[in-house]
Amino acid sequence: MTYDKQETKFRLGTRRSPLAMAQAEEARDRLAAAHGIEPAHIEIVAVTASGDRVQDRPLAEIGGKALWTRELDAWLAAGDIDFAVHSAKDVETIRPKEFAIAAVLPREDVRDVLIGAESIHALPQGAVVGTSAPRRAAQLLHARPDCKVVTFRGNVATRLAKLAAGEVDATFLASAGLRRLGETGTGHPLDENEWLPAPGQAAILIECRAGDERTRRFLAAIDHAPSRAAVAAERALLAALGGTCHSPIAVLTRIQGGDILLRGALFSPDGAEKVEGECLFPLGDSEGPARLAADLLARAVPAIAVHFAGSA
Ligand SMILES: NCc1[nH]cc(CCC(=O)O)c1CC(=O)O
Repeated sequence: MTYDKQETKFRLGTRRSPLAMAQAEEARDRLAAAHGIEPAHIEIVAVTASGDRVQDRPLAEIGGKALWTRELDAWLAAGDIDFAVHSAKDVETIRPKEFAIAAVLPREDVRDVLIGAESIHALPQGAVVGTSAPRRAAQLLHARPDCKVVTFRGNVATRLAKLAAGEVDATFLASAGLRRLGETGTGHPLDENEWLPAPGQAAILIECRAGDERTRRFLAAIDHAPSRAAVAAERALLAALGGTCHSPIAVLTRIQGGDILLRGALFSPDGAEKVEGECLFPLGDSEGPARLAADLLARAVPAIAVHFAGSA
């Protein structure tokens, strides 16, 4: 052991939503098990993030993914917490240099779940579907141009309540979020080969200060290498594309032995245009995602390319 089991406490920072709390507890329990310490040794410190305060407008309009991490970033930089536990999907591609991704937990089910219909094709003609994710909106309209997309935010429980109240005919949630909240029976999972997930979906990412060797060693014990490789590839693809939370991008990663198969699809926001491609490269080849990005951008029509700064 590289730290004093009895004396040293770690402070874990998280958002306060029920899903974020469930993820924080999972990280804490994995750390306690890996190090043979009491869970109480890791103190959970919860914050209401800016992204949770504004519920009536799409995240892309009010400041993007940074609103999920702003408060925790400040606490981490100031040393008020030792590490922060995030949904990988919610963490900006470009992060402050003083932070490092110290661990990625074993990835959950990457699929989206459709709630309100059995499949995309089973949605009634002209169905009203609630989502604020550009990827879900564009992917839906690509398959079903007759549907109407309306802005839909809030945590998992809020969205389910809005659906139950009849505000929309259907909505999407990540299977991973539902499972982590113990809601396994809700909705219909969509085949991940036909309906691609978001970069980082279903993965939990833990950041600490890059120079904090003690915490880095502590967190390394629960790092899951295949999940880390997949998340790194997806984040690298997004970075090479110059994508933001405005960019309709979907991605699916498979680790096959020593190789990564990375599939990506870019859309125009109205779903009319789509470009898709894949790239197979050895684990550790950091150029693979950039090759796929270049291929996609080379084939993207302007209505797609305009949403990706990497095209410049
Ligand atoms: N943008 C919100 C968000 N961030 C992570 C998840 C779910 C869990 C995950 O994908 O890891 C969700 C909710 C959703 O998309 O249903």
